[in-house]
Amino acid sequence: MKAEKIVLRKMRMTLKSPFQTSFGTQTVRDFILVEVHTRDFVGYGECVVSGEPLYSEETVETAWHIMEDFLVPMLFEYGELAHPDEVGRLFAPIRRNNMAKSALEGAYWDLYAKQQGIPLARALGGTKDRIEVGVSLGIEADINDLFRNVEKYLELGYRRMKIKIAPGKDVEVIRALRQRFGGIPMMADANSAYTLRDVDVLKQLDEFDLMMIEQPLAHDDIIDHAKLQRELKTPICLDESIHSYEDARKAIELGSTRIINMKVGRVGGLSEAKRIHDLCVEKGIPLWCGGMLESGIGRAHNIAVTTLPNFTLPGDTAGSSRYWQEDIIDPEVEVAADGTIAVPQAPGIGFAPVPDLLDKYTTAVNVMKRG
Ligand SMILES: O=C(O)CCC(=O)C1=CC=C[C@@H](O)[C@@H]1C(=O)O
Ligand SMILES: [Mg+2]
Repeated sequence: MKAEKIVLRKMRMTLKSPFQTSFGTQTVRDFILVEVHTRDFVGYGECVVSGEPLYSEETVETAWHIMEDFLVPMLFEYGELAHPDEVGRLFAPIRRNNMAKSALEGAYWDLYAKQQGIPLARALGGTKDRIEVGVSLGIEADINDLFRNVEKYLELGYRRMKIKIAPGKDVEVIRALRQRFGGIPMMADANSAYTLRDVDVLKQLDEFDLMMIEQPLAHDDIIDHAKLQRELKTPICLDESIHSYEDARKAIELGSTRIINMKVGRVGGLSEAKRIHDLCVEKGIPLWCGGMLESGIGRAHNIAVTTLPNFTLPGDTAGSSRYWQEDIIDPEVEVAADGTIAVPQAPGIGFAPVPDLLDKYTTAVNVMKRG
């Protein structure tokens, strides 16, 4: 695979409804799409940054700079790649900036699968032809709106409900949901809104038989999560704390996490995600695929990675209509009535961007050519 042209697109898509978490409310998604053009194929990747550095340190502007000024020139200079695993090794001297790295590496995985004439899922070693999915539901001012959202997605067949919590919007919200919906598969995501001083509040959540509590403590911690896990019955699931295979190895060794939310962009790409997957098989740590409110391109990559065997819990890969009036891909991602998504059998990511819609939501383009 030798890139002749790499296209960076700043994208802005408006969410159907605001998405509130413990660290803010999103109404639009600002992100980046990348296209890697070789002589025969085009590979697509999504950079899952936001406009503001609230989930991680990366933003549209930092990723644009790192790709434009470092990663793309490195790819042009390197020339012919035989396998996408080489991309991560090439980018290794660049510190962090995982979402920027992941977008370009994901495009090379798409290219590789297209070149082999196989679905990306198979190229990754995936073993499933359908994946089970859940949905992530934001914080609502009026709990009746949250009830309506849970009802809606239960009726649509989604396999588990992820409920955003924050101090003051936690125990009573989960209690009310249990009273109304009984023992449905349910988890909570705190997005680092608590500290060890809140251990008594978090212990109260133990009575509700949640599947897990996601990232209760600081985004860059594994020590305090290990202390907290010793106090809780409910499994802790780490998201923001896990940026690499090494982070996962240390967190598992310390007992900081019993489940991992895998986000391909957060860990720097599909090759690293596969390494973490294999570590979790060895350590008996189940995985599920998180989301970053992706467009259909990022959603396609998430579907493929979820076909790896140790993704045993429903993830956040909802259908395109969860967030978008219209997605930029054809066909859109659909969730069947049984809460599953069919894994595309076409070569590559299995979804094609719609040119007119790409242009409609593009706010800036940089076409970079070799030479
Ligand atoms: O539906 C999705 O894409 C998942 C949305 C979601 O829960 C999150 C997206 C991005 C950051 C966080 O707010 C949160 C998460 O922590 O998983
Ligand atoms: Mg999370």
